[in-house]
Amino acid sequence: MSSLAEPLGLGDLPKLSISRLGSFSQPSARRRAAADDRTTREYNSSCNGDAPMVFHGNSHGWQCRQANSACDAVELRDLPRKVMWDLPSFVKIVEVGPRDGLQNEKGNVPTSVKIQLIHKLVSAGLSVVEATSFVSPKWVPQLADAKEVLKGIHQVLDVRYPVLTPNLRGFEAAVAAGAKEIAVFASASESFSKSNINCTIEESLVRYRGVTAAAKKHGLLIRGYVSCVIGCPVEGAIDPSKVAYVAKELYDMGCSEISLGDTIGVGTPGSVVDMLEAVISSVPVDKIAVHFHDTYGQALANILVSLQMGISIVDSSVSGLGGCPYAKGATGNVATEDVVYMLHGLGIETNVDLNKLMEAGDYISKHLGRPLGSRTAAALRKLTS
Ligand SMILES: CC(C)(COP(=O)([O-])OP(=O)([O-])OC[C@H]1O[C@@H](n2cnc3c(N)ncnc32)[C@H](O)[C@@H]1OP(=O)([O-])[O-])[C@@H](O)C(=O)NCCC(=O)NCCSC(=O)C[C@@](C)(O)CC(=O)[O-]
Repeated sequence: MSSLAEPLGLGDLPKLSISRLGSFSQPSARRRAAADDRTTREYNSSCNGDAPMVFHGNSHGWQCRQANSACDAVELRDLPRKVMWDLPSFVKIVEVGPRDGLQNEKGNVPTSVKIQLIHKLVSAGLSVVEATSFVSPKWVPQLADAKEVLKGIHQVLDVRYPVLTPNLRGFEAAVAAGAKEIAVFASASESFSKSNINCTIEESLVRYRGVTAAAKKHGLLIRGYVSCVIGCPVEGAIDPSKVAYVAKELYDMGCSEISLGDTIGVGTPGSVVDMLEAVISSVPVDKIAVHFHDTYGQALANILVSLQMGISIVDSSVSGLGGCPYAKGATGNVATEDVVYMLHGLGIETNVDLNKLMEAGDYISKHLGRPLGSRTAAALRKLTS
């Protein structure tokens, strides 16, 4: 076996049980019908056996339940290609721990610890580390030291350090502190927009048009967030068309990357596929990032299905830090260590050194006085202790 911090390759895995390729957990009726249609087509084109066969599958895998062994073997041999063929070869990870993670901490995290954490994340190979937010300290006191954090970082060439700016006031403060990239954050849920930034979705878009125009004038890169892309703590399920609308508005005003946030972590691959399908019809797929909180343990599955849909930018948070102060019960983002472990196991490059990343996770977890929030890091540390 390779070094402990390297995931097992596909060849090392126990023989894949085809039944593990269960259908999406809650596919829409339309998607289920499409899958059935595909199943029928595969049955007709790939099986000529005399025995009656019943096929079961979805758009990424299928099996012949009553197949004779020859037919079964063909399906098995083709399986990795069918499941893996459209994955990207490189995924850009956007590390959001120092912002999304630390904005929710109850205790005070010293500015020097935040700066050290950012340095450690960059030395692990992360090329985008969201540093902080220039928001109202009355709303998010945890990030009241935004200026000191941004000024304190030794910025490395070719590394991006986006900061959140909710309005022109935040934008100006960010620029004064040396920001080269900002992020605006809208919501697909009216209720969440009001509780998070105290205005309606439309009001936020008007405000962000002003911020993005100013950013373009300064030659700054702009990231755009849409939150509550699957569900909202107040409104429940969110219609994918609402997400697509806000995403397109942000794209049209100049955001070069649109991050789709499952703020309360309720998505499953079934609902994520429907949401992404809607957004991809309005925004180029290479401009879309996914941002999953892991409240229901679905984040890695959601990332995998997003990759299969053509996404190659993934947000995550070292040691799974975080939550949102305005989304009660939401847990942290998916842990960066777990994302890196999965991606490397799929043969996807990230340029991230998992050992160094785990050191950053150890550092912040020790500081916060809590166990590692990454399953990968916890498992590997146990093996080596
Ligand atoms: C948008 C506002 C400012 C509106 O807040 P407001 O109260 O409606 O605005 P206001 O203009 O009346 O200002 C209130 C006070 O804040 C000050 N103020 C106003 N703006 C700033 C600023 N930029 N920097 C510093 N101070 C500011 C302003 O000067 C005033 O101070 P006072 O006169 O009372 O002393 C507020 O609601 C806010 O800051 N909200 C941010 C909340 C936040 O950061 N939430 C977490 C973000 S996470 C997220 O959105 C989801 C995401 C991105 O992670 C993706 C996902 O997970 O799905």
